[in-house]
Amino acid sequence: MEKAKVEIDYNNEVIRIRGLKKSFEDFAVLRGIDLDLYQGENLVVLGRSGTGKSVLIKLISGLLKPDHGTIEVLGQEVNNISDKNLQELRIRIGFSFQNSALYDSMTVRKNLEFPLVRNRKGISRKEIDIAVETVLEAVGLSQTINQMPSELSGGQRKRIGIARTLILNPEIMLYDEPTAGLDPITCIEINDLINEVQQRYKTSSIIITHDLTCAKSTGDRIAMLLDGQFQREGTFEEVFDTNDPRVKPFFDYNFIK
Ligand SMILES: Nc1ncnc2c1ncn2[C@@H]1O[C@H](COP(=O)(O)OP(=O)(O)OP(=O)(O)O)[C@@H](O)[C@H]1O
Repeated sequence: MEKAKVEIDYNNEVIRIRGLKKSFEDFAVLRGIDLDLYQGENLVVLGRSGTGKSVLIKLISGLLKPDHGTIEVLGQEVNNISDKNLQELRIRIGFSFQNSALYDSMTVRKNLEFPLVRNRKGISRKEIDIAVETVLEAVGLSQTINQMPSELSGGQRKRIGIARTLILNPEIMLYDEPTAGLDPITCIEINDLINEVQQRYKTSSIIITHDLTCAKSTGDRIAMLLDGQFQREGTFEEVFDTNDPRVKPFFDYNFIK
């Protein structure tokens, strides 16, 4: 499906990273990163295995501390706030991880209720039911409400994982390799869903992927992590309009040139 036009507010940075450095022992993974995510934007982060994409997500969510630099998320410096404020900030971020990690012993309904009951004290039964039904409809899986995760396909589990994140109405979505391990048709469905989420929930998202079809169909902007820094950034066409030997094989492999 062609990506519909979205409104991006380039005056409003929901994530603002400056001079970010992170090393493990003597291995410098991130070597001075600047990055902005604008309100309403889908930003794709590309990079080879081990370039530090997951480390970047952990730094943004405050799970790791940087050696140097600042990370502002929704106007707050994640390394300079109380644990309570960090916890509240994290609720405003939706994480979609590679293994959707649904609770196998709970139905789809119970899986979706779980974050609501935990994070929205005092929510009524009726509000929970409406929220579950709305989010299931948004991911196109209303019919699975009473099923167990084991009865779902990989693509459906991925969708329910995304629904479980959306149920808290996050302002930012962080997708870590959303199409990994899925067949090409399901990949297209997940790409379309990422775009639908952007439209419907007005989220700003970082999408970490190796999958250039995913990058091309979801990304309003692409940032490529090379040697610990974002060295190429722009539209898909701009990023890949190069003979740089660190970049070209990425494209050639994905599109069989
Ligand atoms: N807690 C840690 N302790 C030591 N080294 C770490 C730690 N976390 C990550 N690293 C190292 O940092 C580097 C970047 O890891 P990261 O998981 O961010 O890569 P990635 O770009 O997400 O790779 P992939 O695409 O394979 O998931 C790797 O060399 C990894 O071994």
